[in-house]
Amino acid sequence: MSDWMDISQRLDEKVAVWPGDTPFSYKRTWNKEESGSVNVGQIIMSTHTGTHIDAPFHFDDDGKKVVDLDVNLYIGRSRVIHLPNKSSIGVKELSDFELTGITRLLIRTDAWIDRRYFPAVIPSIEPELASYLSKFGVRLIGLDLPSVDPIDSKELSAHHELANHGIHILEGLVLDNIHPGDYELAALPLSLAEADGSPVRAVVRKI
Ligand SMILES: Nc1ccccc1C(=O)C[C@H](N)C(=O)O
Ligand SMILES: [Zn+2]
Ligand SMILES: [Zn+2]
Repeated sequence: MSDWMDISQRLDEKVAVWPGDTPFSYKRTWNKEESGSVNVGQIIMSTHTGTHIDAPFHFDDDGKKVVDLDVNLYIGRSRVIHLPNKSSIGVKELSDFELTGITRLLIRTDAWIDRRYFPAVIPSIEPELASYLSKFGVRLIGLDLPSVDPIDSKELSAHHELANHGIHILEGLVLDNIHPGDYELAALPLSLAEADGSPVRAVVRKI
């Protein structure tokens, strides 16, 4: 059986965060000398840092929080498709792909070229894609981008339309070395009771 491959961004102080959002920090609050036994750390970060999932509460005050999300969404069979050089991704861009029976769809755009910097412009998901994908049974969409909507969007139409069609969102994947095809995916959020999003360690294994 093939090995699991890490498709997550590394979390350190260099990780690119949403403009104006909390920078990532890890700091040791106790060292072994101070505690007498152990090193203990503290992390401070935005819930939308690096590779992460959005809970509906991120864009809907009445939406589900992270702890309420079904873990089954984030583990299981997924399909990776490659869509480079697109300014937006809609029904037209996906029309050549067979999606029947696909629950989890990961889209490799290659559009976030230098992950050290937050991108100014990204290809966005067209809101109309949500109903198209839901007809095939898609429940999770993942992208190698920090958002499914344009960076300057305030309406977040794609976020809302995906949620309205029962499709959950995984953002900030690293798919540079992942060829199109079918994989097992694991990208579990933490059991954060109040949160609007959660970092995940995302991994895939070729089926
Ligand atoms: N962190 C932010 C701070 C301010 C405004 C938006 C964001 C976002 O994270 C939006 C993005 N669509 C996201 O879900 O990751
Ligand atoms: Zn997010
Ligand atoms: Zn988002």
